[in-house]
Amino acid sequence: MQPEFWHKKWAANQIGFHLPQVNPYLKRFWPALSLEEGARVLVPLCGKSLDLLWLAHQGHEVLGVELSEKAIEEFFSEHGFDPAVSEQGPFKVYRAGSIELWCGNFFELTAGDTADCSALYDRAALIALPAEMRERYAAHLKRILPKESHGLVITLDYDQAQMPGPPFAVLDDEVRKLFGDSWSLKILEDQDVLSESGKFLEAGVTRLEERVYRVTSR
Ligand SMILES: C[S@@+](CC[C@H](N)C(=O)[O-])C[C@H]1O[C@@H](n2cnc3c(N)ncnc32)[C@H](O)[C@@H]1O
Repeated sequence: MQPEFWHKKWAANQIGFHLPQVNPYLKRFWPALSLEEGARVLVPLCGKSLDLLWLAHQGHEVLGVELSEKAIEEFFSEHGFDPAVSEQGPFKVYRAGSIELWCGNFFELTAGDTADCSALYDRAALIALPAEMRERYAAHLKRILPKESHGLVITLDYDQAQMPGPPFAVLDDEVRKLFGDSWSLKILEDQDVLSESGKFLEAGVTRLEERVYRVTSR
């Protein structure tokens, strides 16, 4: 999945992954992470998700990273913000209130950039990437996210032979292989979501589970 793939999706407004409401799992499970007031949350591959706004409303500093400038500009304009724009290394940084969206490639984030993050929210980031990129993604995340960070990672599990991604199937075994060496993982929810997933039903997918992990970096 090269940057061009995503730029084309945004240009054509083919953003079926974008939810018109805050993710229900986020609302349900985030409070139990018991994060400190003001904790900075890293949101990789953030799109223009409403979850960013929700996290800010909970009192967090939010650091979203997104390739698409269109996504970032739409996020701020759709919520009536007039962000200040600056530069940080290869990133163009948009900031309004407690939300910073860094426009650029997640893989270019450094541990210094995320040194004051203590939380992670991954919805449709890991599962947006093909297998070999998921390995790079996990390795990079483990490198840059400070120890004792807490967060949520949401995955999809289905038979990849029945439909090509994205979103890709990321099975529990793979999550444990990718992160289990240095993060603790706990499944908070494992839900059959096939009946409400039109795209998957149309493709002939016969089983679809959404899983929510609580993660802690060690
Ligand atoms: C499936 S979408 C999910 C967006 C968001 N997390 C949500 O829940 O709506 C994946 C997003 O990641 C962005 N993206 C893909 N590769 C990226 C990369 N290497 N660095 C930063 N953003 C990336 C894409 O432009 C796209 O907006």
